[in-house]
Amino acid sequence: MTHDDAFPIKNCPIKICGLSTPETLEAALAAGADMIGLNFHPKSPRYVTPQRAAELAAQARGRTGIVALVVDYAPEQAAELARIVRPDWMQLHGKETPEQVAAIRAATGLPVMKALGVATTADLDQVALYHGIADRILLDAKPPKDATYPGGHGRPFDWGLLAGLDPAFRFMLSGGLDPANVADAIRIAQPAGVDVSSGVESAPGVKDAGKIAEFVSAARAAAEELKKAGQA
Ligand SMILES: O=C(O)c1ccccc1NCC(=O)[C@H](O)[C@H](O)COP(=O)(O)O
Repeated sequence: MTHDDAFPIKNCPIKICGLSTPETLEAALAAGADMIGLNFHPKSPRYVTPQRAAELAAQARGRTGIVALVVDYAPEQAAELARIVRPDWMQLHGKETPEQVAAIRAATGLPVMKALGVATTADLDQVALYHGIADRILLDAKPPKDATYPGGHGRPFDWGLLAGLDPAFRFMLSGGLDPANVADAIRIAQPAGVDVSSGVESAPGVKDAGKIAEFVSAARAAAEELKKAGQA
């Protein structure tokens, strides 16, 4: 059974990324998040060890989709992590080529979400390269020049750029989303899902249960509105 068979909901799945405590994970589950992300990048303030992640995954299993976020892992490394944590998805947030995405997909036996950074229209050319190779594309803002890790910086990009993207290329959207702007983001970009990290935190790496609930509620309402208007 694929993730989408198990959680066939929503026209616009909502992912809360970078959860690292049982309490905030429970808040995301209670809010109705469709996917939760566990972050394995050692420089991230949201980093969790594989052992800690396995405990969080056990808490979430069967209640939401579990996503393991890695940066430039080798296929064997990804397979070992997947064996310990048993996620439903791998999220690749580094400079993985289409060939590397395919190799990680084969080594783990899991669907793969590939993150691509967007700052200009030219960046959207990458999407075609991963189409049919990655199971989902996540369009994220590019990190600041001096950043020490490649995602989770709470910076949006210009969603208007996405009007130029071939509609055949469905994507999830992230980068600087928060409870106040996610409805506009959904209306403008019409994504096949939204992903948030910093926008539901009180400090880097510290998730806020109230903000998580507000984000899920605002995103859900906007997606429903769009669906009713026949645009989704
Ligand atoms: O969040 C991190 O610390 C992180 C570190 C390394 C690679 C990716 C990372 N986050 C990726 C995500 O999935 C975030 O949800 C996405 O970049 C959006 O983040 P934010 O702008 O903070 O909502």
